[in-house]
Amino acid sequence: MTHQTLEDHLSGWAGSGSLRQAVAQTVVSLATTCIAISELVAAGALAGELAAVRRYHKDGDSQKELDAIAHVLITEALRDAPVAYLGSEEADEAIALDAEAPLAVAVDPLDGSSNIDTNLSIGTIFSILPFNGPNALLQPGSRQLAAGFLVYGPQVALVLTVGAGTHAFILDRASRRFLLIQEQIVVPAETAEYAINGSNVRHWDAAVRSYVEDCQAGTSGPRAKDFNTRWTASMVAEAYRILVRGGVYLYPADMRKGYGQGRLRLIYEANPIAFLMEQAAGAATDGSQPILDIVPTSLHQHVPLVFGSRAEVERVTRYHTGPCNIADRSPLFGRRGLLRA
Ligand SMILES: O=P(O)(O)OC[C@H]1O[C@](O)(COP(=O)(O)O)[C@@H](O)[C@@H]1O
Ligand SMILES: [Mg+2]
Ligand SMILES: [Mg+2]
Repeated sequence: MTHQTLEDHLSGWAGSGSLRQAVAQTVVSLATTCIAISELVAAGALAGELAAVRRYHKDGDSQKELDAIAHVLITEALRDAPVAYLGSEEADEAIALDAEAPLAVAVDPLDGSSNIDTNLSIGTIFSILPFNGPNALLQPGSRQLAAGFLVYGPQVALVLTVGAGTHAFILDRASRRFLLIQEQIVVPAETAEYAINGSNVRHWDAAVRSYVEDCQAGTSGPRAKDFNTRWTASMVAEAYRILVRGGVYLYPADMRKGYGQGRLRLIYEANPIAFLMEQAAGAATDGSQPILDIVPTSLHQHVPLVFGSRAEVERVTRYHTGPCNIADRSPLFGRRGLLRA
């Protein structure tokens, strides 16, 4: 069976439209750069001290050596792409590139940085927006023209949407080409698998606590089914698993200092993942509204994030917004639901 290359896939979509061609060129440029990043990841310690801390961001998050290298590789690659503005997790301010170009790009050059030296999957996330002036990166996620992420795992995978479904590509290492392996991914609407960092339970609000308790109660609780839990501390790996077999990922706001809006960043983490999920029949919310509807106010703003199987995301939303989630609970559990309201 022959697989379509990323370039052929995008050129079929772009046709003769100049904006689409710019998007296609930018996606290919990002994907090609990510091959180089994947090679560094695969080399591990042989490539140097990739997990060494270089500095700390304003919010206290550390920047590792590989975070910085990935940022430089992507920035340099995009200088030759039709990109006017680049926002990156690893740069305090947006970087001005070609002022005449039609696109703005936001990236998380390396996601899951705590796993750099553990031989677990990490990745790169990107979002492409139309450039409409200096505030282009502050457009809501619903304006994205394309979004994607790469996973540097046993396979190097690229998941992409240009607004016509979500598709998966795998790097063929021999030809150095990304080949289409799945078109029009559909995330199962229902799931019995959730991902959350359970060590933070004492910091969560009542809605998140109740949701997780109800999953953990399994067949003897209001959900009447047993749940499985997963947490890799690498959002791209969780997102890929959810695209393959369903599930839900939660990084809620919590009471720790600096976590009042969760941990994930809206513009270059939540928005692209939300676009990919929506295009795959999944969903993404901050607990009360769709991620893609939020109008950003600053480049590095955080947002509570829940994404994955649509019915499960809607259920988590009801725990946050409903007067009580009686519909999801047996009468036995209804009283606790009312207390939560
Ligand atoms: O260490 P925690 O609090 O569980 O957070 C893990 C989460 O943070 C992230 O690592 C944030 O991304 P970065 O690695 O790009 O900072 C996610 O990939 C992951 O899901
Ligand atoms: Mg990240
Ligand atoms: Mg990062």
